[in-house]
Amino acid sequence: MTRERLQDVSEGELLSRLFPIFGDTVGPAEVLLGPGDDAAVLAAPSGGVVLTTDSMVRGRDWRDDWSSPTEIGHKVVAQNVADIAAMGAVPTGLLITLAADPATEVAWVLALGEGIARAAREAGAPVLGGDLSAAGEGSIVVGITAVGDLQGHRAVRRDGAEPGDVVAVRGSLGRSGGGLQLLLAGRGHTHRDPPLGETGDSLARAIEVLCRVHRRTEDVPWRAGPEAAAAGATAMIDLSDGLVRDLGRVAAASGTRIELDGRALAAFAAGPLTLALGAEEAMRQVLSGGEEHSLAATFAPAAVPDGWEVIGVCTDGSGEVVVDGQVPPVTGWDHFSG
Ligand SMILES: Nc1ncnc2c1ncn2[C@@H]1O[C@H](COP(=O)(O)OP(=O)(O)OP(=O)(O)O)[C@@H](O)[C@H]1O
Ligand SMILES: Cc1ncc(C[n+]2csc(CCOP(=O)(O)O)c2C)c(N)n1
Ligand SMILES: [Mg+2]
Repeated sequence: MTRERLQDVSEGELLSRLFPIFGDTVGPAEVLLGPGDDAAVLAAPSGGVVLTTDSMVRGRDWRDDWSSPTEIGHKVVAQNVADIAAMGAVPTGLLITLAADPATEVAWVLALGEGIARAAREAGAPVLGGDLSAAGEGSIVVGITAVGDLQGHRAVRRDGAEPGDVVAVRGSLGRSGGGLQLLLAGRGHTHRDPPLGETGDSLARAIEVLCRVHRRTEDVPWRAGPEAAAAGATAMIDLSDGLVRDLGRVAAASGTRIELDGRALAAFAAGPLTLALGAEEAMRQVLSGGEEHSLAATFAPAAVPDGWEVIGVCTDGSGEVVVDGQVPPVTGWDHFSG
């Protein structure tokens, strides 16, 4: 059987097959006009619109031998929604850009659409439209632009942390980075491996969980962003490039020092991460693993909402992040310098 390729179908044909996939993401009354016209029309209930964009590139941000198109679609939406949540906003819409080699299988693109639609439904963010373009041989770039609404809250920026605030995390740390390490080491669980289900020992299950988190990004605490804003968070960020690097951005923007508590962080390294990678590498991933997309925020000590784990405090300083008083020997992710 010869597989249908993008070069075998017209743009219009591909779109007519993608729209039904996104159709049931368009529910909210705020969508005045969805995909199909020159642009979508979204009501802006609170008057402030939050906008972000983030893309994934084949071979750089995913590998086809590790990740399925559905997982990639889920992950690229999750990354964007985490940025909306990190401002204290709720996601209200998504625009999708796809630039792909014409030899790409149509089935691959539709499966990507399924993953996008799944994450869109989870986040309550309708797919409003997008753009298609051809790319060079072997190239695929998937870009998402996400729109969010502050629902009357002020935006929670990176520069509002004050000495005396506590630093708290909502969600996991190091799991995605741990999964990447396992995949790079050839010990990972890929989309081609059968799911373990109830079978498998605890090590195999730990490896499966970490790799699945890396491949599709799971459990992004989307709703916790607006909750933190309502609770008076003074600064917030989503963790994309590693805890220490991203908190360094908060510390630098706010003009504070962030002092993290190694014991509190060790609790995040326990469980699957330590089982799969050993205690030392598990802690390294907690401090520097990328693509976790959990939220980190600063609060007045009495204002930390339920579900957030306090991991440190802000003190007088100018952008340093220390763990138990020491500058940790880790960096984080950088697209260009590694
Ligand atoms: N090409 C660009 N042109 C203009 N502004 C950009 C460009 N790339 C990034 N920015 C802006 O720089 C800031 C940091 O971008 P970045 O992509 O690192 O976002 P982030 O939230 O730090 O990371 P992530 O998207 O991984 O959560 C954002 O405000 C973003 O809009
Ligand atoms: C094949 C492959 N190699 C490496 C990585 C790791 N990686 C890519 S982007 C990123 C940080 C966040 O980026 P952004 O700031 O754009 O959200 C990380 C840790 C991967 N996912 N796939
Ligand atoms: Mg971010």
